[in-house]
Amino acid sequence: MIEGFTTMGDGCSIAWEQTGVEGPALILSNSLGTSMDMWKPQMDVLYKRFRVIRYDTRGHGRSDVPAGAYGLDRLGRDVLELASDLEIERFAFCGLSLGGMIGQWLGLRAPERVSQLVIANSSPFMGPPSAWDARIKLVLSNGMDAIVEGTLSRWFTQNFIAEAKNIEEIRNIFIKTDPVGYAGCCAAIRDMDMRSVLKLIHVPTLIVGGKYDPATPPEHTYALRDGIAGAQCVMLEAAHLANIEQAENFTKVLLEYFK
Ligand SMILES: O=C(O)CCC(=O)CC(=O)O
Repeated sequence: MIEGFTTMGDGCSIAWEQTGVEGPALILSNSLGTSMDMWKPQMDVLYKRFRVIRYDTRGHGRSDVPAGAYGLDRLGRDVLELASDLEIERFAFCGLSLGGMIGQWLGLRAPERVSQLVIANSSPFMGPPSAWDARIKLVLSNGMDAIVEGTLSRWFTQNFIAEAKNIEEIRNIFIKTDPVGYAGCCAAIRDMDMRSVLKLIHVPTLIVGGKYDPATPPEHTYALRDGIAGAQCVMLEAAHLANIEQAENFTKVLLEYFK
């Protein structure tokens, strides 16, 4: 495993880790309020098949936290600049929720760089903008603690919360996220609307949804499936963080798709 930081064109430092240097490149992109650590359940399997690069989206983990609103365009360019810095011309990409929105941007804006896309628990539009403004205001004034319980109840089903051993670890990742970085990414989601341009994505794509996901519910999954020509779709028995709640099945789905 090697890890490092890459400075983006605007000066923002992005933290990354590369595991399993043989094989085709696969970039993993985290959801809002998590970090590259969210992919832990997949790593043991994926690194045997791929050169896996996971990174902390700006504002998260060990990446820099620029002040102000971020945009999907900047978040997408972070992936391209990171890949170029690691001398990766073409890569497979898997992103969950916000990561999946970045995946949509890559499919639209940089199809020549992306061999296959997996868009998990995501959405082409997560309105209304006023809800994001309220969330930004709350987190900037009261911190991550103010929203952690509500967030966990969207991320996982009650059964999973009652039984899982890694809830505290995940809660800690969320609590440690800088509210400024969280708010910056909330603004990127607030301002994103890919509904009318999904049809312009021609990269081979798999959409993964969570049957019990209240954040990006099945109808959002189906909107992505129906909007992206030829997209395949799998629905898992999970809430929002399906790669954690249904870790084994999620990994299996990835391996099957990337075969
Ligand atoms: O998880 C994301 O990347 C964005 C969607 C979201 O806000 C999930 C949540 O409800 O916390």
